[in-house]
Amino acid sequence: MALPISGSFHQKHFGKMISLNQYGWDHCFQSSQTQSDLLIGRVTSIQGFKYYIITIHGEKEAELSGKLLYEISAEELPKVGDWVTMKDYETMGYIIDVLPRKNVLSRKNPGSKTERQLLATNIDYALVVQGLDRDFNIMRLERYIVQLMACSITPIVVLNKADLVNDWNPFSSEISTLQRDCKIHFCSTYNGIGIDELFNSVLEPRKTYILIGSSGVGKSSLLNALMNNSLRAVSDVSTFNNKGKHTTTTRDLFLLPNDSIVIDTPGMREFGLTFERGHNDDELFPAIHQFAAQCRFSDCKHLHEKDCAVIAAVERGELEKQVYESYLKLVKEQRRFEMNAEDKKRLGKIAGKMSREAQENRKKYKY
Ligand SMILES: Nc1nc2c(ncn2[C@@H]2O[C@H](COP(=O)(O)OP(=O)(O)OP(=O)(O)O)[C@@H](O)[C@H]2O)c(=O)[nH]1
Ligand SMILES: [Zn+2]
Repeated sequence: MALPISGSFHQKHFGKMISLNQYGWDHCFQSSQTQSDLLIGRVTSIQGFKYYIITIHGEKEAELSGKLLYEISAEELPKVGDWVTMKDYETMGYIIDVLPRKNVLSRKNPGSKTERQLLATNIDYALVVQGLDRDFNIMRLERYIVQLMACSITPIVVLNKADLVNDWNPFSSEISTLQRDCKIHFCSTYNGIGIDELFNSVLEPRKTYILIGSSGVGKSSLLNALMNNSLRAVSDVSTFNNKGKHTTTTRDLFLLPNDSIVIDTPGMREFGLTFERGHNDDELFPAIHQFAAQCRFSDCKHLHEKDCAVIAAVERGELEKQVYESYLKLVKEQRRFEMNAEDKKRLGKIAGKMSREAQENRKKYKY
């Protein structure tokens, strides 16, 4: 596991004022700043009830204020990447509010049909990591890309373990069939190929990146390689928080030496799609979109409608069957999530109405 900010910060910046810009603060969050006695900071780590927040005065430990604890939903609670306001007392800080989010990265909560799980917030780019060993899987890659785009996050494909194959071209060709306009970057943390380029030419300062991918693809190795020498200098505190206590970190936000901000996530076995509004299918599936305009019906689902230009393109061999099938599968999955969530809401409303009526009747008839 690489070093969380909670460890590196105190070593590097003790006593100095920290610039929040360095941690991705930008004017779009500014308008929501209200009381001047509150401290603004970004959540770098959450461990149980404790929140670690980077502020201009350094890293603070905080808990939720009563208002947050009792009045807001699980999704609204602070997540790694959130900007929050807090009151800072000598022994402990209290988070007062979560500032409006630029975006959230969600996935379907594994084990639930209707719930989203928010992984992190306020993210510019995602480094979608796959290993060039048996892990490489084009369908899984597309699933990540679709969900990221639906969450308004720009995907960058990172193909790690490039030392294991001699010819990278087949991987690039396969990805190009998805016709997605996203960067592909080959690297190896094993022999260092592509790491400097990733660090110097791909990762921009003050932008927030999230590392995602299955377990074992090399996310932690990659983060370690990017943290480079500064990590080694303070590695002895890597698993200890600022009070020297051992912590088990599950998800964290890191500042790289080039001032890019990286959020690490544990390897994900499932990355189920949710239904995020604001994007239509066409935007999320450009390979389908280029033919869809010629379909006979403007609301064509490209399943078995008459004169469907998408199906015709598959038959002519102009659209890869695999890309078409992946599209159908992913759209179906998103719709299923949406329908289940709406059903649940409807049932919840009916149950609420029934219980209100029962209460009124009890009052009225005094039973
Ligand atoms: N050959 C090769 N092996 C690598 C490379 N990068 C990482 N590995 C190996 O892959 C294994 C998994 O690496 P990790 O960095 O722990 O993977 P991870 O994605 O962080 O895994 P989780 O923490 O489970 O999410 C380790 O044994 C690494 O040594 C690489 O570029 N080439
Ligand atoms: Zn069609």
